[in-house]
Amino acid sequence: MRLRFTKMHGAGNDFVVIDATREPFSLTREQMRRLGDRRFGVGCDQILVIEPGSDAGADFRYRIFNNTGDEVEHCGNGARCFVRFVVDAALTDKREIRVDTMNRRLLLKLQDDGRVTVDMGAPVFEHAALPFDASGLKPRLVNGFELWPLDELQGAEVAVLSMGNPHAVQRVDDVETAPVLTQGPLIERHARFAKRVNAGFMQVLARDRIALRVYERDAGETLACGTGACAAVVAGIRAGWLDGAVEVQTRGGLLKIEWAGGQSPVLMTGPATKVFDGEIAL
Ligand SMILES: N[C@H](CCC[C@H](N)C(=O)O)C(=O)O
Repeated sequence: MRLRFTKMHGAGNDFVVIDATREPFSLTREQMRRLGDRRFGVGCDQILVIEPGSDAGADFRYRIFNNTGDEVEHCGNGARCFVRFVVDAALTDKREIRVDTMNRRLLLKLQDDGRVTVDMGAPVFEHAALPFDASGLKPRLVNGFELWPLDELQGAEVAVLSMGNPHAVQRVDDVETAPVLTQGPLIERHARFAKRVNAGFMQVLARDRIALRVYERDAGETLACGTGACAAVVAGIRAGWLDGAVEVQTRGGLLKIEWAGGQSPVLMTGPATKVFDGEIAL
């Protein structure tokens, strides 16, 4: 089959975007793996599929597949690229768009400067939401917030929370020397995370600035992770290390994350860039 797609990135986290608003999405897992392969296909971290909204409350539905073909719950950088795509493709004349993901309804706003602000919804700390098996573990409380020692990870302690997708975030002294590529996969596949997990490594630079690297579930280390940035800032605020508005320095660019605590939504603002349109035989 011939597939038309648009290649995009949000702070270097890159995507193949497919418009399935006119005909249903029908790629097989194998076709998605090939599409996502950086040598045998187009190459991307995630595949984003745009579908019509399922009810009057949502303008669109947007599905996210890691480049392994696994469908996942949320993608923050992808949400910004989704807005850029539907506006540029004239699929909507709105600039404030409601979109459904697998388990959240998001409100997205295209700013006049071209950046996109996403209401990412509230963080969820219940372990069942990740899921995370904490049995037999004793957390260390920092500012009343639980940090969990992960057994054999040389004393690494992680904050665990969901932004719709699961995250395990730890504070490190220096992201450049942090064991992202060695410890990241061990956390990603740790037995205590039955659905695996995105592993974040956060360096606190100031109360309003962090550096972040994320070893993503399935995709490995990406240049930026939007939900990972949200999870890291929420954990840093709960631990008392950060204030309510934080600039997140990722290897692919800057994201701004704001959270007022409690059940309030996490707001993420950042870039969304189209690289090229293409067509591929799959
Ligand atoms: N790898 C993630 C999905 C993509 C998240 C990331 N690209 C973002 O911007 O939030 C997961 O399996 O939960």
